Amino acid sequence: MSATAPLRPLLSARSLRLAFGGVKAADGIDLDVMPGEFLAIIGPNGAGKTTFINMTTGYLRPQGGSIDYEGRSLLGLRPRAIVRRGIGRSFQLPQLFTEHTVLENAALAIAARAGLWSPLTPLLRPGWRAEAEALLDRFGLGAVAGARADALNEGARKLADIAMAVALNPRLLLMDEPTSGVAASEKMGVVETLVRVLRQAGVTAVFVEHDMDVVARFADRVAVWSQGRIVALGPPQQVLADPVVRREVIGIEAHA
Ligand SMILES: Nc1ncnc2c1ncn2[C@@H]1O[C@H](COP(=O)(O)OP(=O)(O)OP(=O)(O)O)[C@@H](O)[C@H]1O
Repeated sequence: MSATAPLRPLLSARSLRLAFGGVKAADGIDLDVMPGEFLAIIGPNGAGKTTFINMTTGYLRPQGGSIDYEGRSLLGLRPRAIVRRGIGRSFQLPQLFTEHTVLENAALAIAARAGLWSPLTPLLRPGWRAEAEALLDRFGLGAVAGARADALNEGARKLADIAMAVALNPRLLLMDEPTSGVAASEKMGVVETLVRVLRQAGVTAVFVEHDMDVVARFADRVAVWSQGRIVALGPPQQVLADPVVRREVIGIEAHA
C-alpha cells in the first residue's frame, strides 16, 4: 500500500434498518468508524443508540443494510464470533461477577479469551494472575484488586468492567454509557484513565455518552442520533455548536 492510500474504515455500516413494531430504532444508519478514532454517540433516550451497538455486536439482527468490519461482513455472526473478530463491548450496567474479587474477574476474562476456563479451573493460575494484575494496574485498579466487585464505587466498577472487555484484546470497543452512574467528581478521571489505556493499546472506540463535557474533551467525532437516524456527524466543536443539535438534542438531554 502506498503512503498516500486513503485510510479505510475499520467499521462501515450502510442503510441499517430495524423496527420494533412501529418503532424505527434504526431507520437507515450510515456510519464509518475510522481506525484509531474515538467516536461519541449522543442523542435523546430511545433514539436507537444502544440498538446500533446491539446490531454491531450480534445481539440484534438488522432487518436491512450491512455492517462490515475490516472489510468483511458481520451480519449473521453470533456475539462470541464477533468478539473473536476483534470487537469488544461494555454495557450500561457493568457485567461483573459481584461475589468475586476484581482480580478474579479480570483473570476470568483472560481465561475466557483463551477459551480455557471451566468451573473446575482455578482462576488464579500464575499466568492469568500476572496478566490480570498488569491489566488492573493499567486501569489504576491495582489497589482494589483484592476487593469484591460489589464493594467498588461506580467509577471503579465501570473501569473494571471495561478492563474485562480489554482483556479480550479488541481492536474496536463499543461502550454504552461508560460514565452513567459515576459521580460528577469522578467522571473526568474515569474517562481520562480509559482513554489513556485504550489509546496505548491502539483500540478504536465508539461510546454512547450523555455528558457533553466528556464528549467535547475526549471525542474525535460526534454522531448525533435521533429517531433511528444520524442527524449530525463531525468534530465536537462543530456539532455541539450546531443550534439544531443544541435545541433538539442537548436541550432534551438536559431534562432527561
Ligand atoms: N428488544 C426490543 N424490543 C422492543 N423495542 C425495543 C427493543 N430494543 C429497543 N427497543 C425500542 O427501540 C427504540 C430505541 O431504543 P434504544 O435502546 O436503542 O435507544 P437509546 O438511544 O439507546 O436510548 P437510551 O438513551 O434510553 O439508552 C426505543 O423506542 C426502544 O423502546
